[in-house]
Amino acid sequence: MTLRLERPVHGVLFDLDGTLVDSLADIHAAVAGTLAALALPVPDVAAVRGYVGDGVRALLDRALAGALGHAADADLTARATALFEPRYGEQNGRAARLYPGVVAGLDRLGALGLRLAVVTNKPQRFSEALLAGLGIADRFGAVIGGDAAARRKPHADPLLLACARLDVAPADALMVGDSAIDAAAARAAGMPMIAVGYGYHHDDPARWSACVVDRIDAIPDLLATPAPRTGTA
Ligand SMILES: O=C(O)COP(=O)(O)O
Ligand SMILES: [Mg+2]
Repeated sequence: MTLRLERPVHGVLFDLDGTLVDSLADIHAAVAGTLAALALPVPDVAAVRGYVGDGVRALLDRALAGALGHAADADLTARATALFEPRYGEQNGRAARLYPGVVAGLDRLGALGLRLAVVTNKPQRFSEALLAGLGIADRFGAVIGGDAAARRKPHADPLLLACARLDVAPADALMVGDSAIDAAAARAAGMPMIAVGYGYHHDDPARWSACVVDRIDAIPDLLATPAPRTGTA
């Protein structure tokens, strides 16, 4: 996999759901509980996997549309949001697990002196609680949730905010994520992107990222390897 770096990397920004943490079972449980409370058909895990990535509002819009066969009105969306929040607060972290290689990868990146952040569309309080519960909150110099910046991914705002908190120039940072939303945000922020081959993306990550890894602990070696020289010596 090729990673063309024009400058040394000083900061690494990680997406959360589908990249560091397999959180789908908890998200599914909260969505299922929400739809059941509304007396609507409950989606299976595969359906909810396709709804994740654009934050809670989009998650519920998609789940309601899936159950109704058409878009929900504002009143139903508001009721679903009010039902979802406490359910996810309770469920968050119960079944969630770090993907293999995450702790080793974060350790090695930290040992290289890189500053690390999480940039996620999951709301701030749920993100902080999840990272704390998994015992990795202290690895990150910044956690930027989906409600922390003016606009969420795919906009550049949360990535730029993370860089400001880490005191790293965006051009010296790198985004790691599992979706085309992360890739678009990285592009908008002017930074390179590494995709993970697992996660909740809906297509082949090679379509939107030039570099795909199977584990987070493969990343330190990519950063240490100088890009191949082109042209004649
Ligand atoms: O909660 C979401 O919608 C997705 O979260 P992510 O940005 O960490 O993938
Ligand atoms: Mg993700």
